[in-house]
Amino acid sequence: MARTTYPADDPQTAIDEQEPLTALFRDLRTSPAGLGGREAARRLIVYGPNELVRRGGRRWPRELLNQFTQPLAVLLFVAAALAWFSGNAPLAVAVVAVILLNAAFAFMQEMQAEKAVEALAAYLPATARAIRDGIERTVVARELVPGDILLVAEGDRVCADARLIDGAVAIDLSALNGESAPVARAAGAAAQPGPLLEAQDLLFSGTACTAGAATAVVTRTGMHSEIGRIAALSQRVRTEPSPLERQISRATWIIAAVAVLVGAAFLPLGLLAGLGWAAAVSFAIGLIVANVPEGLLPTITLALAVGVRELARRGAVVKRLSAVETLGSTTVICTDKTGTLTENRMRAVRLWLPGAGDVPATGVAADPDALALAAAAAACSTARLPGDGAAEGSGDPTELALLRLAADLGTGVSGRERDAARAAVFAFDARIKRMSTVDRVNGVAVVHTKGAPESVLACCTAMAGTTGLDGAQLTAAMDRYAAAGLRVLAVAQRPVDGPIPTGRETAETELTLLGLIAMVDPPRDGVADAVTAAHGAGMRIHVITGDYGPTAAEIARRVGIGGAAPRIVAGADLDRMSEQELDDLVAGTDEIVFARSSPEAKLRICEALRAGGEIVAMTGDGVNDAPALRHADIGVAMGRSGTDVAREAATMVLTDDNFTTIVRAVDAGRRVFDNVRKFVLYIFAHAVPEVVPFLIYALSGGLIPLPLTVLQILAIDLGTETLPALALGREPAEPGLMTRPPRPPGAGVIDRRLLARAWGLLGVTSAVLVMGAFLLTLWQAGWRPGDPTGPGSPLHHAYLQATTMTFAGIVACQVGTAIAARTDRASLRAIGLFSNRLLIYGIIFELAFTAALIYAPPLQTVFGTAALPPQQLALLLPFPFIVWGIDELARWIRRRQTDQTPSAVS
Ligand SMILES: Nc1ncnc2c1ncn2[C@@H]1O[C@H](COP(=O)(O)OP(=O)(O)OP(=O)(O)O)[C@@H](O)[C@H]1O
Repeated sequence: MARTTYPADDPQTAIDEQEPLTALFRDLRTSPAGLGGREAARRLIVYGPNELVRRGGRRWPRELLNQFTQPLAVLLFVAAALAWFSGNAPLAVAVVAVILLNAAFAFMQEMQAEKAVEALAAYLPATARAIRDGIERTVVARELVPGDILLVAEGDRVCADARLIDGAVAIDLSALNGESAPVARAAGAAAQPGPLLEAQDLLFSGTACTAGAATAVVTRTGMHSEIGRIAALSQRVRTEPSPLERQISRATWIIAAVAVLVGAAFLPLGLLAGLGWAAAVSFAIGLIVANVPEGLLPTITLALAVGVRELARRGAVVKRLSAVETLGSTTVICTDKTGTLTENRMRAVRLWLPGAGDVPATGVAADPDALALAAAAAACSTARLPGDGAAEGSGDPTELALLRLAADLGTGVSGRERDAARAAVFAFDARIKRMSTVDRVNGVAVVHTKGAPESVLACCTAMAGTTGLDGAQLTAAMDRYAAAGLRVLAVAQRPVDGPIPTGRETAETELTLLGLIAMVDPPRDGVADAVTAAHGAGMRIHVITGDYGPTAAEIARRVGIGGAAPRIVAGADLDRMSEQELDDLVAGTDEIVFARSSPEAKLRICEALRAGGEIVAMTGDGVNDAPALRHADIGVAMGRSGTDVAREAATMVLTDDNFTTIVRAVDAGRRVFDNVRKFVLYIFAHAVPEVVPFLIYALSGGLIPLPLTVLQILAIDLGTETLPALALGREPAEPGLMTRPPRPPGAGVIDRRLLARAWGLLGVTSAVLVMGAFLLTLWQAGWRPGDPTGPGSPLHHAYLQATTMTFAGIVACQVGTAIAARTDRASLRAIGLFSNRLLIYGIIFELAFTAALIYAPPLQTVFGTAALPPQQLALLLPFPFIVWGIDELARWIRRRQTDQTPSAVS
């Protein structure tokens, strides 16, 4: 069944992955001991990197073209055509220029956003475990080559097509065939005719291992793998717009529709005011162009992308842009304990032996019971200490602690010896919370079991050196350890007389308890502060752990979760709860430690919380956590200790596995959302001073000449305004960001308060100021209502200066608006005038551009401006301060009101 789709000269085409193993090893020039490092490097050059190549790299011409078919661009095209046919060619050209500039700007922003997201891949390099130079190593997945010996275990993503040579695994093939139920694959299965995907001993790149462990030899990599063939056929998927982007796009549409309606409604008004058709049409177009918020959407996409990039730098890689905004409204964090709240660096500190009771874990090397306990615990493991056949050490930190204990007491054996003595493994099962192995000790097969004490105890019938089993004594010991925050493991064994057990049930019976091992795993630095910050930000934290309740509660208490005595709900109690009872439980204000919980419990808790309207961030690291991670609003996986499967199911991956990073990500999410509101406010605010001049002209029936030209509006919207708006997207966090409650999930970015502030306060203030400046300039020149101001009339120059005053006045007011928009509640003093450098540069650019329009003669002709003498400039000088000052006052009043509200309630 060799494939024939590749070019004949490609080295991978000759390989038939289903030939007998010996022939396959020969053809691949490899052996079960793996390739040497140098040979692998050479093959990498010959076969190329193991990655999927994206076809059709030159997408940008199409994307640029897309910008012109955007509905808003089409609307502006219609406006340009109207201007053209009504005989206003300069306006038509100007509107087309607007479209071009806008498209270029939006395109650049989108490209930058895309680049930011693509760069994230570098933060999460896919890795695989392979045997190179005879030892197990972690290899970057793109450097795997045919002939490599690959180790695959539960939770791993399979990184290349491979043939199993040892072991058995369950594989989720959904990436290739869409079916979610895992299938069994095992080494040594006989080849059967049929599709390659159904071959019993083949693994495929892009699939995931959901159980078991196996060794395989890599047969194909990169575009030669099955998924490579599929990738070559299908093109990349477009990312969905985020809720925020959808919201903004909807708002943009509504505003555009209003703009068109207003434009159309004022057409007859313009005619009534004595305008000709041509002038009335350009008047209507002016209104439309002034109101359509053209650049809003790409600016928001970029703000989200910048947020994503920043989060990645802080240790949280977010996979969807929309996650940034969801993060900001998180109300509940459900966190694991081990490795997230704690360091995940375990160390055995106490032992409990049936004869001697509690003893320290060090200095007991002469005690045969302690040695037996440590040796059994070490035998019942799959981890390897650093230097023991694997460069960095591998496996579960709990097991590493046990291996270290055995080594310290002098009973350690190498991984190779341990594995050679092994007859069977029943892997750790997070549901039953124990694992067992069958190993040959001095020629006798022995079952070794370790796990959660109550789980192991259920399989025991005796205690070493004593008769019977004193459960009460054990529980007392366990509770003492737990109260000190120690993690406890029980270890038991049984010699096997008869055949080697093939199932868990037959292995894990009639065991003899050897003792307990208590380990410390202290809370991470900074977690307690992060918990305080999360509380301050109105979030609740539940701990969902597989560990024992009192142990987890003690750790929770130390970091400040759940108060002095956190409430514990054990897995068994949770299982007995009805949906309603669980809903009621999580609806309260308590922070709960869900102990001894199963992955299913995570899903139930998540569902209950979401049903209660909470926005849930949920951590997880195992294969079984994937459903809960997908179901949560923000699934958070661990980048270091988590499985590939969990990482793929999650929305956010913590590259440092640290709880504090979640809280920092929430902080960043809130800030991005706030900043989007800031520039929306800024962009909306100018609409009023731009529309009011037209209204005054129309309503005065032409007695007052048009105070602002359409081209001047365009100069503001597209020239002076853009950089400060972008800079507002980079504002540092406002004080109080993390001391206010989470944003209600339904709350839109554009709400009534924002509109009232933009249009009502900032907009109206600006409109009053600029109209005042316009009329004063005319008045001082001797103009009285109705006097002609057209070209050739004596007042024409004064009229040009007056419109320039309107134009420059709007710019001056927008400078004030930009400063005001920097904070939503806080005073400017609280953040400092110069804390956003970009904004300062943006304002300098804005002023320089305005000066060019006013004083450069060629631009004067195009934009209908005239040079302003110093006394008129002096008139504009207070405008920014007035606009900012009024908003500052409004914010002060609001702060006072909100500060007083709680005391008024209590
Ligand atoms: N490798 C292992 N072998 C045997 N038993 C284990 C092993 N790892 C953990 N256990 C036992 O199972 C219990 C649950 O472990 P699990 O890994 O599900 O959760 P956890 O690591 O304690 O907590 P969290 O869910 O917060 O990460 C532990 O308290 C311990 O008693």
